[in-house]
Amino acid sequence: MAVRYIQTCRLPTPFGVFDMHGFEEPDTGKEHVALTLGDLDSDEPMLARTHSECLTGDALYSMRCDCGYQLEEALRSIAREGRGILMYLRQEGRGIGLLNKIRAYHLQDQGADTVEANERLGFAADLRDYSMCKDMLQHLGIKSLRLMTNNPRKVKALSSYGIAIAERVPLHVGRNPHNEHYLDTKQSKLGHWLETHQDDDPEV
Ligand SMILES: Nc1nc2c(ncn2[C@@H]2O[C@H](COP(=O)(O)OP(=O)(O)OP(=O)(O)O)[C@@H](O)[C@H]2O)c(=O)[nH]1
Ligand SMILES: [Zn+2]
Repeated sequence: MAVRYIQTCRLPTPFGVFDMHGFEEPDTGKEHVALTLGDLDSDEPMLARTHSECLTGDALYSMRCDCGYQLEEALRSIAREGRGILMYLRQEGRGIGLLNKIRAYHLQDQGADTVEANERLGFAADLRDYSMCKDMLQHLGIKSLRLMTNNPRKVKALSSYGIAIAERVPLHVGRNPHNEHYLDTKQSKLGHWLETHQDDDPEV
């Protein structure tokens, strides 16, 4: 989905003072943001995270998933490096929206896994589209990424838009008794790279 740039402001966080850039999808009115830190002009590949909205994990401390932990670790890593970008994409519940995610969680409470729950509700396992990232990066003049993700579909999707991914950086945090089954299903059904040893990662 195409987006247009709206405005930039400072965003002080416990990790560092970021710049927050706002973008809008003219067709849907959906709002996305990019947080950046450090020099955007250098052509050196930039540490980056594309993070899909998860209200429960990112803001409400849910332990059902790994989202909140990954968000915090990504911001921490960018701050540690002094340079990077986090694109926060408003595609809650892998694109099905918050209320459908609650419906999916209800089915999971009764034994379905994360993929089966989506399918029972009539959705594909993952409805996300990352095409807005291309416009956001182009607007900010960022050419090449060191992408923090365990998700092969993300890497493929971004590459297919012509975004250069110089490196895939694993982001393994937040495993706990409440999300163990969810993470195992991500690995077995969605193909996430969640093994401890990533050295022989064939895709990147
Ligand atoms: N439908 C559905 N969505 C979920 C569930 N658990 C988490 N999500 C959503 O999954 C998305 C997770 O996105 P990301 O943080 O980008 O993570 P990812 O695609 O798994 O890949 P990584 O980059 O490896 O973290 C968010 O939009 C969450 O709201 C679930 O059980 N069902
Ligand atoms: Zn989550």
